[in-house]
Amino acid sequence: MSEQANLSPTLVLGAGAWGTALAMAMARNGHETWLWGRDKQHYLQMQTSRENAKYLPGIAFPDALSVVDDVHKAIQSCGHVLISVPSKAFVESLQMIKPMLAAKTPVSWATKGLAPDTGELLYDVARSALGESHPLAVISGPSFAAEVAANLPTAFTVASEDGDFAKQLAGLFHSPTLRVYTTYDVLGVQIGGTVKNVLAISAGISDGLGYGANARAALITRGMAEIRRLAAALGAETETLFGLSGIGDLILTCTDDQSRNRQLGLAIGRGLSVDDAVKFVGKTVEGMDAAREVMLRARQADIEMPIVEQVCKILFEGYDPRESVQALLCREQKAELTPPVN
Ligand SMILES: NC(=O)C1=CN([C@@H]2O[C@H](COP(=O)(O)OP(=O)(O)OC[C@H]3O[C@@H](n4cnc5c(N)ncnc54)[C@H](OP(=O)(O)O)[C@@H]3O)[C@@H](O)[C@H]2O)C=CC1
Ligand SMILES: O=C(CO)COP(=O)(O)O
Repeated sequence: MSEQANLSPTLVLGAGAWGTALAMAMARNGHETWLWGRDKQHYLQMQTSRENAKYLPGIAFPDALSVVDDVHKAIQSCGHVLISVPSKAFVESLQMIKPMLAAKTPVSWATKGLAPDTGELLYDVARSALGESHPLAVISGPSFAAEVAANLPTAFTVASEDGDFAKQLAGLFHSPTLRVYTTYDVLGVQIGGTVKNVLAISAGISDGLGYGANARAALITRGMAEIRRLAAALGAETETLFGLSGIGDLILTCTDDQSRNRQLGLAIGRGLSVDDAVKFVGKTVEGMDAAREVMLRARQADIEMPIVEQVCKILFEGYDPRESVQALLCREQKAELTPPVN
């Protein structure tokens, strides 16, 4: 992609919390931004009140943000598409844009997770669905939608194999309150953003059970070791996992109750069944699907991810959370670091 390519206007597909917050951030910088959601009633509400009362009530849309109804026309005439739907709707979104997308129009997404069932990385899914001509990028990092919408200081990462596109996309968001870093390591960024959701469920369970700060810190640290193992096995850069999209997002979602993944864990730890906890949270919880898919990728790569494994047992096999914590504690004694062999 040339440095001069025009990304404007950006069409954001998915008028949930994160799609809306990202659209607001771009529009606040004066970039023409179109926001589309699948629900007609929701469209009418946003169009009339100039806010997203369903997901981010009370925060007015900037002037440069328009809510669009005719998504087909918008896909044909935009300069860039940003997908912000849950991972289970990602393939559907690609299929929707593909027939109307002009050649070479860049596509990015803010979805965190893997492809349902196969556990494929979304970058690979997008590449094979859209072909080679569209620059692709992933947006990830420690960033709660409500805080970005409220213009509170935030930093996140844009990853693309196309350095010019990464720079341009980061530039759409960059502002005195939003610091956006770029990287080429699309693999590492996707792995960090996916696995941290499963680990946030585990931290929530531990806190919900009343285990203390020590247990939470142990889960975060040993969880990080699991992310690193998977990332190394799949060929990501270790450095990425120590950045915003790795440790940054892991700390955010394991420690703050705004995280829906952590909320799910808290509800389970406090005694709700998994089904009741899902209903209680009532929002998108990516870690539910990711747990299964991450486990699949770990088995394929022949690596151990004991915390993710216990989360799967609790979510899908009816294991008692206390027994799962016990199982983690009762693993054989291990070295955190072994001396180098001369
Ligand atoms: N919220 C956050 O703070 C952050 C979220 N993310 C990631 O962003 C992604 C989206 O999350 P978020 O915005 O929070 O989720 P929300 O639940 O707030 O919104 C999801 C949006 O996707 C729409 N949607 C669901 N299924 C489809 C579909 N099949 N076709 C079109 N639209 C669909 C929903 O429409 P409807 O309203 O009609 O159901 C809704 O507008 C997730 O992967 C999440 O992990 C990443 C960073 C921060
Ligand atoms: O990814 C997020 C912040 O970076 C949002 O986390 P939750 O999906 O757990 O709410």
